[in-house]
Amino acid sequence: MNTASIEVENVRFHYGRRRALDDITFTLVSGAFNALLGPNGAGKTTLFGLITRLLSLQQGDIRVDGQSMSKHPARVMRQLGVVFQQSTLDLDLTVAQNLHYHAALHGMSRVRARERIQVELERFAMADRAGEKVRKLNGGHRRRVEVARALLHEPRILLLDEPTVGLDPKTRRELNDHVHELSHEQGLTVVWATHLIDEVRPDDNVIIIHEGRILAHASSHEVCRDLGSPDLVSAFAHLTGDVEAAAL
Ligand SMILES: Nc1ncnc2c1ncn2[C@@H]1O[C@H](COP(=O)(O)OP(=O)(O)OP(=O)(O)O)[C@@H](O)[C@H]1O
Repeated sequence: MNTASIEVENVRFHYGRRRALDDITFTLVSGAFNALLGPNGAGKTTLFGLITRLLSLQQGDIRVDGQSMSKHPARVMRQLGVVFQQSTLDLDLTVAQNLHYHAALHGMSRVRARERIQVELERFAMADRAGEKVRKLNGGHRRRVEVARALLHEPRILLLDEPTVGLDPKTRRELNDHVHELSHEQGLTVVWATHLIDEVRPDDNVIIIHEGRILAHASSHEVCRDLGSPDLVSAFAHLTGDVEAAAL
């Protein structure tokens, strides 16, 4: 059974007088890959900031499995695994040390942490790198470690903000494939923010955000069908009027 995993209701957000989000409302269905697609400045990071409580809600509400973020912040946060746009790994610690630190923050016992770290590193084919300093890893491997870390406490929702920035096309594709698999095989709800249209597959749910507003929300192929567009690049350009961003 699908349950609503994240509901964003009438969320508005301003930085001073600058409006970043304008009355955003959407509901994600759990167990699916959801792409939050918009050009730079669309409001994706602001929305992430609100969902992860880095920013305080000014108006509206966000609920995770029916629990209001403002009323039950700790319960809501336990459900979330987050990969931020900028890496937050400590470069001078080993892969395992970074993960153990995170597990400790989530109150995991040492034994449990070891088990979970092993499982997640194996999933990302990184188990043999556990003893290496993060500084020695390439960008793609660092990102894999960050996703593994975000999954340690077995969240039901994985949020990733532009996770492929700075990666070469092959590594980008691999990471995107990995996370798609996670969503399909584990029933994990994924929210993948990106400005890159080729990271969205026809079956993914896509939320197109532009200048702080939602312009479309459906599966990618439905968005194309409804607009009579041959592909998401044309649909995106049609909706946003931003041909350059669509071509990225
Ligand atoms: N700290 C801030 N102070 C003022 N304005 C901001 C701040 N952060 C973001 N903005 C503005 O809010 C709007 C939304 O920005 P946001 O970073 O959420 O977009 P984005 O889609 O994540 O883009 P990017 O991928 O470039 O971060 C933009 O107009 C941006 O200039």
